[in-house]
Formats: sequence, structure tokens, C-alpha cells
Amino acid sequence: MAKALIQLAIDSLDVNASLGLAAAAAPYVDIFEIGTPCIKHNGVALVRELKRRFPNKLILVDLKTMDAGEYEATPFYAAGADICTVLGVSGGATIAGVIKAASKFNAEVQVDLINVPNKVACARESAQLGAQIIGVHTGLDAQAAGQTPFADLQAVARLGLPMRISVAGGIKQSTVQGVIQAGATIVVVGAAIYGAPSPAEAAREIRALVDAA
Ligand SMILES: O=C(CO)[C@H](O)[C@H](O)COP(=O)(O)O
Repeated sequence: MAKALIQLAIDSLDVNASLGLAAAAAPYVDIFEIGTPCIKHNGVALVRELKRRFPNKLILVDLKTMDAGEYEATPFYAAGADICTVLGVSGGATIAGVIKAASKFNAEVQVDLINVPNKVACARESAQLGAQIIGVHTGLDAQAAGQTPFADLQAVARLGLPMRISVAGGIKQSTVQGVIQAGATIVVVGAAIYGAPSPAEAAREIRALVDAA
């Protein structure tokens, strides 16, 4: 079985802090996620800059697109995004639009199940539409209210869909191996790295745990 990939969520608004975090964690992670607040604040220029500095990393732009899928995603793929996210709650037409944009750039789409009422049905529809990644995600506000992604991850993994499964929502050293065993092939880590006293050391620990899983 292929090793799970580690995705670092960069959720700062500050460009220099974002680039500094990326540099510190680069030896240990596979994907740089430009988080939603960060991409809204800094725009397509940050995609170009991250790709220029880290040409060997995958860049995920967490657009969380809700409408105008092809139109919104196209400039981010053109700037070097390898993956853009679209909300599952946006519906099939918008998801299909982002998939159309991605296909023009030989890139990929992640459908984010955040706040989707029927996650199993949405995951199945996303696979049928041709999305490559399904994202099981407990957002920051839901985490603050005590929610976790673990039960949803098990429900989606049970489907056996031909997609990679990404999991996000407070993943940390103590939970990273469990989510891989539950079926995640991309583990997203934000606060457990950027909020650590040493982000590089936290990323190194997560890498070691993922490689040992
Ligand atoms: O997409 C996000 C919020 O919508 C975050 O980037 C994602 O939840 C990962 O961060 P953390 O590990 O801190 O939960």
C-alpha cells in the first residue's frame, strides 16, 4: 500500500509567515495547502510564489468553491495549483465545472464534505463525476464546538470508492496513525504543526508517524 501523503495547511494571512512555515516544514510534508483565509487574503500570486519556491511539492488551493466552479478555479490551476477544492454542498454542476477546469491543466479536484448532510451520497456522486479526492473535513468552527472527523471517515472509507481520501480537522500526533488505519490516504495537519513551539519538529514527528503507520 502506498504511504499516505502529509498535507500542511497554511492558514496564516501573512505571506512571509506562510512562506516561512512552508520552508520549515518542507522536508517533511508532501502537499502545501494554501488555506481558505490565506488564499482569499493573498490571491493567485501566492500560488505562483509557492510553486516557484517549491517546484517539487504539490500545491492544494483550498478554494472551497461554492458556485461558478470552472470560472473560479481556472486561474488557480493556471498559476500552478495541483489540486483545488470545491464544496460538496455546491452540487453536481459546480463540482463538474471545477473538474473541467482541472482537466485542462492535468490537475486534480478535491470535493470537501464539510457540512454536507448526506456525505455518503455526495462522495458517491463526486466519484461518478470524476473527482480524484474526497475530503472528510471537520472545520475549525465545528472543531471548536467539539466535533471530529473520525466517524465520517469510517463511513466514507467503507464505500471503497476509487478516490483518495483526505481527512482534516484537528489531526495531530496522537491521531495521525489511526486515521491512516481507518482509510485516509492524505492527512491534513494545520494547527498541530503551525501552532507547535517548533513547526519543523512537529512536522518531523508527523512524518515519522505516517511512515511507520
Ligand atoms: O481547512 C481548514 C479549515 O477549514 C483547515 O486548514 C483544516 O481543518 C486543517 O487545519 P487543522 O489541522 O488545524 O484542523
